[in-house]
Amino acid sequence: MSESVTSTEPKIAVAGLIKSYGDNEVLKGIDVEIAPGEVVCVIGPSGSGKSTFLRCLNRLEDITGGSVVVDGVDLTAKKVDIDQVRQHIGMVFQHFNLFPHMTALENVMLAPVQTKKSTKEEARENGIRLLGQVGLSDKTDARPANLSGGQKQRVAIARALAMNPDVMLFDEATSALDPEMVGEVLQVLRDLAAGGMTMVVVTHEMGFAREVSDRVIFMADGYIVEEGTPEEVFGNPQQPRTQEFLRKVL
Ligand SMILES: Nc1ncnc2c1ncn2[C@@H]1O[C@H](COP(=O)(O)OP(=O)(O)OP(=O)(O)O)[C@@H](O)[C@H]1O
Repeated sequence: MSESVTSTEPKIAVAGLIKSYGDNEVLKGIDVEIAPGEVVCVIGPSGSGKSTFLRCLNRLEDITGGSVVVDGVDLTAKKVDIDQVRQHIGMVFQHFNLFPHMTALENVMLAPVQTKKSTKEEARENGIRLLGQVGLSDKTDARPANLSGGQKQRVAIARALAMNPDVMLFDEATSALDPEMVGEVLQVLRDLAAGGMTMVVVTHEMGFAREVSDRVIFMADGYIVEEGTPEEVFGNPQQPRTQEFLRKVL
């Protein structure tokens, strides 16, 4: 569990968030505040809106109603420079989407160089450091085809970290991995959490959510049904929907 939940100003403040696809209201009014350094795991049944919620946090989805404020910037405001905001919010998906023709290091260097955040030399130095941080010092020159799923996902995490984000969003980052590779990726997330990164993690890994979260959010049918510490949500769930879900997955 992270130990750096100190400031009272929320890093992320979500109020009355609604997201619809046509007539299908997928998020039906989400209110949540996330503190700097807080690690929040979002759990819930398939189709409950977890990924959609996460994607609204960096406006990969247009927001139908309500507001999402990150570091005091309202992402729904007309004049917001969303590319600028996204530079502070790293996202890691289930599928890694690495460029196949580039080495691991080149994949990690790309965004900082393209956005002129770093010179090529700075990006290279930082990329080597980050690949070391995720345990891939010996794979800097490997292309994705020569990496395992877990290694590819760790490159994807290093790539997100290369923009020096202060929030990281993980959307089922281990769901596409063979079971023996899940642990190595979760360890990278554990290390980030321990380092004080603000993290929102959509996951089906209940053991991980229980161990690493400051707070667990249980979503169903587009609502936050229940939230609390891992001890509260896993140890003593109050809502029948939560109890039913946990009975099935634990
Ligand atoms: N681009 C889209 N267009 C239309 N409907 C969508 C779109 N993305 C998601 N949905 C719908 O929104 C609902 C919530 O999907 P979402 O992926 O957020 O759920 P989830 O809780 O993350 O599920 P899972 O655990 O299976 O990934 C689903 O009914 C889905 O069909």
